Amino acid sequence: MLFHVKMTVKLPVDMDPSLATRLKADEKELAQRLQRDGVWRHLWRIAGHYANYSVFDVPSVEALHDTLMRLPLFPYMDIEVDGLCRHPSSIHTDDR
Ligand SMILES: O=C(O)CC1=CCC(=O)O1
Repeated sequence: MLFHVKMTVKLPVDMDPSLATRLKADEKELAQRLQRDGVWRHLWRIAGHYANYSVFDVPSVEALHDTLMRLPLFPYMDIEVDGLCRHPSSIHTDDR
Protein backbone atom coordinates (compact mmCIF):
# COMPACT_ATOMS: atom_id res chain seq x y z
CA MET A 1 0.00 0.00 0.00
CA LEU A 2 1.23 3.44 -0.92
CA PHE A 3 0.84 6.47 1.33
CA HIS A 4 1.66 10.10 0.70
CA VAL A 5 3.02 11.60 3.90
CA LYS A 6 3.73 15.23 4.71
CA MET A 7 6.10 15.73 7.64
CA THR A 8 6.63 19.17 9.13
CA VAL A 9 9.48 19.32 11.62
CA LYS A 10 8.97 21.58 14.62
CA LEU A 11 11.95 21.38 16.93
CA PRO A 12 11.57 23.43 20.11
CA VAL A 13 13.56 26.66 19.82
CA ASP A 14 15.19 25.93 23.18
CA MET A 15 16.21 22.35 22.32
CA ASP A 16 19.82 21.51 23.17
CA PRO A 17 21.65 21.87 19.83
CA SER A 18 23.59 18.63 20.42
CA LEU A 19 20.29 16.75 20.91
CA ALA A 20 18.92 18.27 17.71
CA THR A 21 22.06 17.24 15.83
CA ARG A 22 21.81 13.67 17.15
CA LEU A 23 18.09 13.37 16.34
CA LYS A 24 18.71 14.60 12.77
CA ALA A 25 21.60 12.15 12.31
CA ASP A 26 19.53 9.25 13.68
CA GLU A 27 16.60 10.28 11.48
CA LYS A 28 18.86 10.34 8.42
CA GLU A 29 20.28 6.90 9.19
CA LEU A 30 16.83 5.31 9.56
CA ALA A 31 15.41 7.21 6.57
CA GLN A 32 18.24 5.96 4.35
CA ARG A 33 17.85 2.38 5.62
CA LEU A 34 14.09 2.49 4.90
CA GLN A 35 14.85 3.87 1.41
CA ARG A 36 17.30 1.05 0.74
CA ASP A 37 14.63 -1.42 1.95
CA GLY A 38 12.08 0.05 -0.51
CA VAL A 39 9.76 1.25 2.27
CA TRP A 40 10.46 4.99 1.96
CA ARG A 41 9.97 5.32 -1.77
CA HIS A 42 10.24 9.09 -2.18
CA LEU A 43 11.66 11.81 0.04
CA TRP A 44 11.35 15.39 -1.17
CA ARG A 45 12.10 18.64 0.63
CA ILE A 46 9.26 21.16 0.39
CA ALA A 47 11.08 24.24 -0.83
CA GLY A 48 11.25 26.96 1.75
CA HIS A 49 9.99 24.79 4.63
CA TYR A 50 11.52 22.45 7.20
CA ALA A 51 9.16 19.81 5.86
CA ASN A 52 9.06 16.97 3.37
CA TYR A 53 6.70 15.11 1.10
CA SER A 54 7.31 11.37 1.19
CA VAL A 55 5.81 8.23 -0.28
CA PHE A 56 5.86 5.06 1.80
CA ASP A 57 5.23 1.53 0.54
CA VAL A 58 4.03 -0.61 3.44
CA PRO A 59 1.76 -3.65 3.81
CA SER A 60 -0.87 -1.98 6.03
CA VAL A 61 -1.99 1.18 7.78
CA GLU A 62 -0.65 -0.32 11.00
CA ALA A 63 2.79 -0.82 9.39
CA LEU A 64 2.80 2.82 8.29
CA HIS A 65 1.88 3.95 11.79
CA ASP A 66 4.61 1.79 13.35
CA THR A 67 7.19 3.04 10.85
CA LEU A 68 6.34 6.69 11.46
CA MET A 69 6.39 6.24 15.23
CA ARG A 70 9.91 4.76 15.02
CA LEU A 71 11.28 7.95 13.44
CA PRO A 72 13.56 9.78 15.89
CA LEU A 73 11.97 13.11 14.94
CA PHE A 74 8.42 11.72 15.34
CA PRO A 75 7.76 13.60 18.63
CA TYR A 76 8.69 16.85 16.89
CA MET A 77 6.76 16.47 13.65
CA ASP A 78 3.27 17.26 12.45
CA ILE A 79 2.35 14.40 10.11
CA GLU A 80 -0.40 14.29 7.51
CA VAL A 81 -1.19 11.04 5.68
CA ASP A 82 -3.15 10.31 2.51
CA GLY A 83 -3.70 6.81 1.15
CA LEU A 84 -2.94 6.41 -2.56
CA CYS A 85 -4.49 4.21 -5.19
CA ARG A 86 -3.98 3.99 -8.92
CA HIS A 87 -5.44 6.77 -11.02
CA PRO A 88 -7.45 5.28 -13.88
CA SER A 89 -5.51 7.41 -16.37
CA SER A 90 -2.08 6.40 -15.08
CA ILE A 91 0.12 4.60 -17.63
CA HIS A 92 2.34 3.14 -14.87
CA THR A 93 0.62 -0.19 -14.51
CA ASP A 94 3.75 -1.84 -13.17
CA ASP A 95 3.93 0.41 -10.12
CA ARG A 96 2.32 -0.57 -6.81
O1 LIG B 1 14.24 16.99 7.31
C1 LIG B 1 13.12 16.43 7.32
O2 LIG B 1 12.21 16.72 6.53
C2 LIG B 1 12.87 15.29 8.27
C3 LIG B 1 13.56 14.11 7.79
C4 LIG B 1 13.03 13.03 7.20
C5 LIG B 1 14.09 12.11 6.85
C6 LIG B 1 15.26 12.84 7.32
O3 LIG B 1 16.43 12.46 7.26
O4 LIG B 1 14.90 14.03 7.85
